[in-house]
Amino acid sequence: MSTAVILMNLGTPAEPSAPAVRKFLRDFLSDPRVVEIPRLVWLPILHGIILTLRPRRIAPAYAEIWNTGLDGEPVEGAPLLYYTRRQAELLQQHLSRQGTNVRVEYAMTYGDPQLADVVARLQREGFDSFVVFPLYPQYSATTTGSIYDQVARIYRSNRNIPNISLVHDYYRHPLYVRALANSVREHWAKHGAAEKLLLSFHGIPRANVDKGDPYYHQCRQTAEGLAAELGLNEGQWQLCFQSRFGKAEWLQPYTDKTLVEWGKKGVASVDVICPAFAADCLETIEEIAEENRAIFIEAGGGEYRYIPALNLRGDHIEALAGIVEDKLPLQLRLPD
Ligand SMILES: C=CC1=C(C)c2cc3[nH]c(cc4nc(cc5[nH]c(cc1n2)c(C)c5CCC(=O)O)C(CCC(=O)O)=C4C)c(C)c3C=C
Ligand SMILES: [Fe+2]
Ligand SMILES: [Fe+2]
Repeated sequence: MSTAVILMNLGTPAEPSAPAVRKFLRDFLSDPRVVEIPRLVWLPILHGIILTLRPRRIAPAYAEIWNTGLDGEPVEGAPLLYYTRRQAELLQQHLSRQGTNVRVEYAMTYGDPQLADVVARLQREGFDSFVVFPLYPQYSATTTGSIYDQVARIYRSNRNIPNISLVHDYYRHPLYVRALANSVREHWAKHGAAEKLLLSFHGIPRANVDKGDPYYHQCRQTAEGLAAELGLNEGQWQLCFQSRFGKAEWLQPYTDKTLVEWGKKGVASVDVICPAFAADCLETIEEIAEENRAIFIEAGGGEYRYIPALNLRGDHIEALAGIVEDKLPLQLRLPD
């Protein structure tokens, strides 16, 4: 049996132009897993308003992060794609070094490279067993669920269905929580610990959770696990949700509103970490490290420091390797 691991993340526009952003948003926001509003109501709004206005507004934000990660760090093209590709390369090296005979590749839910194309290419090369690994520590139907849909489509279009296993979530995996904790401790060692640690997760509509999406519960578990690992007491940290989209209520408390409240109260310093993002991207570099910094300071807050995503950290790659190992066919697993 030849096994390949496919790391997956959301996807990003092919270039920082309005037409490329429009194409990306069209694919992404047409997915009924992402926006659950009935198609008859949603598609006219999407094609009439959102795909007309949003690409022009968002393309300049993409242009700012293109070829540039956090603090001007050079990356090739879109940070999300760059980090995912490098994560796959580093995970390949890590697994090969420890003698685990697998190929590591990557794919994106929206845009290129597409999961179906990567699987078809690997099947032509003789791979017959796959571990699909969504880089979303917390399961949500809006993210991980879409990847499961794509795997189901691969099943439907194949006579000789490959052996595919999927990572469902890893929100409380000890190696993941430890890597987060290490990144916070290293940040504290460099800059000192701020008065508050804000744990900002990407939001989803509140109604999704009311209908049974376990995302909120898993975010809480990650946040509590990290706070416990860091020895923080209740007043020292706060769980929040960012990137609200549209008019409906999303998970609360909202990150931006919390920062305004803290600014008004005169909080002297805040560290912000985004544990739901395996890689820095538009939502962390532009929204959290820049926009929300301005929001906090304008409201009267003091120092604001963003703690980078786990990106290419060695302990992150080790965590990914540990999570993959549990999904490998038995004959490929290392003895305990
Ligand atoms: C419209 C609803 C959205 C839901 C639900 C949603 C869930 C969700 N998203 C991520 C991670 C990422 N989101 C990214 C970009 C992004 N997300 C939305 C909307 C929803 N996300 C939009 C419209 C966009 C595009 C940017 C914009 O127009 O504001 C990204 C990629 C960023 C990049 O660098 O390209 C990621 C990653 C999670 C984890 C999540 C639910 C748990
Ligand atoms: Fe999103
Ligand atoms: Fe955003």
